[in-house]
Amino acid sequence: MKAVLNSTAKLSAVAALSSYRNNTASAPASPNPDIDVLSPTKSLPPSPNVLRLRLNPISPSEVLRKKYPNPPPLFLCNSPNKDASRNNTIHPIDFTFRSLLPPPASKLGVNEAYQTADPNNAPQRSIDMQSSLPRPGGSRLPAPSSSSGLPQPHQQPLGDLGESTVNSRIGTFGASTIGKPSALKTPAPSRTLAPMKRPASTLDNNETANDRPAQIARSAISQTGPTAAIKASAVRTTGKSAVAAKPGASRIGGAAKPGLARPQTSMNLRNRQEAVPSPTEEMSADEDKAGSAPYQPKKRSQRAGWDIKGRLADLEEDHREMMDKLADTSQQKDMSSMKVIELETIRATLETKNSHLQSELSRDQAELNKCRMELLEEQRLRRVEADDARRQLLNETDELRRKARDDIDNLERKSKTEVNDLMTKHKFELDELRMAFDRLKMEEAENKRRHAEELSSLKATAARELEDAQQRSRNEILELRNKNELEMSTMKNQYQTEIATLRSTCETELVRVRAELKVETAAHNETKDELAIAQKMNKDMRSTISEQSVNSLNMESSARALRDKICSLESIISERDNSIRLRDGNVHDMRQNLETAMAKLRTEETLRRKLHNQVLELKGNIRVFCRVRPPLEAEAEPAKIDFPDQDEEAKDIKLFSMERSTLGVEAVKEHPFTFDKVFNPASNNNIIFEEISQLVQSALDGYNVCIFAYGQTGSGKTYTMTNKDGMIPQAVDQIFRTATQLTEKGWTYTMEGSFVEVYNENLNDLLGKDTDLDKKKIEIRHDKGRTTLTECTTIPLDGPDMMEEVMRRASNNRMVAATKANERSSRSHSVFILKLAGINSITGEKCEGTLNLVDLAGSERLSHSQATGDRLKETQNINKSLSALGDVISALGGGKEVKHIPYRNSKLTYLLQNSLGGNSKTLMFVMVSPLLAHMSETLTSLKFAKKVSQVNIGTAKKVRVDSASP
Ligand SMILES: Nc1ncnc2c1ncn2[C@@H]1O[C@H](COP(=O)(O)OP(=O)(O)OP(=O)(O)O)[C@@H](O)[C@H]1O
Repeated sequence: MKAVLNSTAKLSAVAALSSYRNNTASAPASPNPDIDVLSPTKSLPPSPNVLRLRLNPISPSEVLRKKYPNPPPLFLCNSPNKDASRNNTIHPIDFTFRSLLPPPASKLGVNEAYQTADPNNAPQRSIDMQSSLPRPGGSRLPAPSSSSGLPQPHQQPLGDLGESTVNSRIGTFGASTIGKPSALKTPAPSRTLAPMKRPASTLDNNETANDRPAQIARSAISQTGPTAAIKASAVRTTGKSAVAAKPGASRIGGAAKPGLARPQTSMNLRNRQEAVPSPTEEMSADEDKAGSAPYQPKKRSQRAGWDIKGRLADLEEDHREMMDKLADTSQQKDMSSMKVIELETIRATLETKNSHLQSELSRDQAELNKCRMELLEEQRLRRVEADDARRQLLNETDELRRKARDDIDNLERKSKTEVNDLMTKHKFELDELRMAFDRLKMEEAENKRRHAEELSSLKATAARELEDAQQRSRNEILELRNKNELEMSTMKNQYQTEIATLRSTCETELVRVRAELKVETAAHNETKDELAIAQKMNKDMRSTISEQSVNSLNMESSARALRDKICSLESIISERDNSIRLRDGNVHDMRQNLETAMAKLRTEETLRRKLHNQVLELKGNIRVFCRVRPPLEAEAEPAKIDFPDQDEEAKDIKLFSMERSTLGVEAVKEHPFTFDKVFNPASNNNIIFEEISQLVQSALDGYNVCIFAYGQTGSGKTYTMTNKDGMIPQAVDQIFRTATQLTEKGWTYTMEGSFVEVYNENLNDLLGKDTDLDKKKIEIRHDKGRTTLTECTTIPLDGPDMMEEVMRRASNNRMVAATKANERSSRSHSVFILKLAGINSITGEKCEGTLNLVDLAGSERLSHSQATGDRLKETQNINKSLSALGDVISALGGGKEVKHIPYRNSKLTYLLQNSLGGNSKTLMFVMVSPLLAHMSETLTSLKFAKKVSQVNIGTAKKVRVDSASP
């Protein structure tokens, strides 16, 4: 903006101000037509400290022409029409003065001059607002001293003051230094620089003398402008002396650093400032050019008092010089005004920018708030989502866990079925093969026998036939010969008789015939013919005989044929022999197949062991079964016990007790528990053994197995463990059965059993002599995973019958012990230890397992006050060993972090050291009495069992056998 006010206008403004101060109720009439005194607008509430003036424009063309041969386009920052501004049209300017306090006299200064740059107002006049220095002669000419009110750029460095100073200057030009410049300040500087920007006059009066750095800063501001003030502030901040603020450094266009001289907050603003040519720099150049040295009147020789003319001439000369100087000053002032206007333009631009920035800032803040709200909403949604997801995850985890459990059970069932099927199949196949083999053997023998028989019968038949044929032919020949001979003899005889007869007849007749010989000679001749015929007949007979001979020959040939037949039969027999040999080969192949099948069976047995172990591992190496015994006939009120899932998994049990609240109200309380298996009172020992048979099998497979029965006295521990169909007899029975079956697969097992009692932390041999009870000191030794007991009877078990002997001996000894201490069986732990060692003669595998079946002492807690003497000792020892057992199990569940397992805390845990923990499979029966009277003890037992079931013992390992080469 380039606005130059003529002196009249300024006077009018001053008059308006004073008038306004006197009468704030209404806008005073303007004393000058160029100035409109405006009433406070609606938006600005009436205030004695707010005055709005409208200064009519005055063309600065002359001034501009002087200063700028090519004047830049002028803008009025508050022009309503920017296009008009661009056309060099100057519009009225509104000034708003926020403070109407009169300027201090020192600031108004003597000779506060308001000069117009308007050449139309020439001759230029200086306006003495309030006072002027007395000059020699009493005239009130402006004093040519350094204290003159003439603008002294060096004392008010524009560039360094920034726009606030520009406002002050406008005040100087327009309405004196009326009011504080704060209202006209450019956009607020940064907070750190705010104190530096504050003019000295606005500083608090109540600052103490101790605020030395603040004072230094203030003085720096008043003396040198903000640059020094910044430095002074820096001094204040660092506690250094204000001496560091060198006034010289704050000169206009001097060493003042733009960064410090222009305390802008926005980068844009700074850039804008840098883009606009720095007016202060121009100013500095102008000032340098103008030579702003203060006016000094020429030194002349003192004129005599009477030399009025001379003095007048001096005065006029002085006056001229001063006027010249004044003209220069005025010129400088015009230039300064132009700079001021430029600065005002910049300020207005910056203000606009600032307002834009403010609005942007508020928009951004609103957006930020919106974002924040959105963020909060998003966070809330995310939280809700996360909660949902967590819930879903938990549900899924539960579902998965349930599924995994189901899968494990299914797998277990499946593998059990598979194993059984496999076993059955293999057994069946084996039986079939064996039967096939036997059949083949029998067939082979039968064939051989049949062939031999056939052969012999054929031979005999052939021989017989041959003999018969020969005989027949011989007989025939003989017959024929005899017949022939007979016929021949008969015929001979006949012929001889006939001949004799004939001869006699002939002789008689010879005589007669001789007579008749002649007659008869003829007849004789006839007879001769007849003889010839007979001879012929004889000949025929002979031919018949020869025919018979031929027949005989034929017979011989048939005998030969028979012989051939015999030969062919013999060849058939040899063929059959070959086929038998072939079959023998087949039998051999089948035998080999059988061997392969057996080997496969053995491999599958190993696999089955592995699978079996995996299944048990999946079930957990420590498992807890709960068994509720049925109430006995004589027993009173039963407790309410529910078995919610007996038809499905049979894992849950729910007990109901009456509990009295603190208010004395009785209510039924549910106590739900979940175990690996829950057996209701209807389950018998066989059903229960089915569930543990796999564990028993593990002992055969080379694992250490420990089965406990835990519960209060009378809950059914002994019944479960040592009854005739209890776990111990059934386990031993199964072991023998399985061991026998495994012999086919090359396994041979040796078994030996011990039975000990832990009573009052002492071990007693239940298979030893009853007289040694409580006398022998049995020591426990652990060596490379094997436990041995010194001086303890170990019985080799050759068959299940031996077990009866073992059980009988043990129960005898317990009975003897029971006579020593009442109810001792309930107050001691009995441990049956079955050691199994197996070796496979085919594969060379070896394994060693131990099966420990433990009937624990009654778990009921006897009140110490009731127990005394031996009973107290018993109770203490039972409590000690049971709690030691709990400690060992929970330490085992602690994983690798737990370095020490307190096995040695009781004899029981020390005895079972190798059968508890990572190398073993443990099963605990928690036995439950169904009686209401035992409810409290039952709950205690179930809680203990629950803790045990929550323990996760690591994977069991096979007992390492040094010489094993699996
Ligand atoms: N499942 C069952 N079916 C039938 N009767 C049972 C059953 N369980 C236990 N009993 C009977 O309950 C009574 C107590 O059982 P048992 O002696 O086995 O208890 P216990 O817990 O071993 O007691 P203790 O700690 O005194 O040895 C016995 O008479 C037993 O025959």
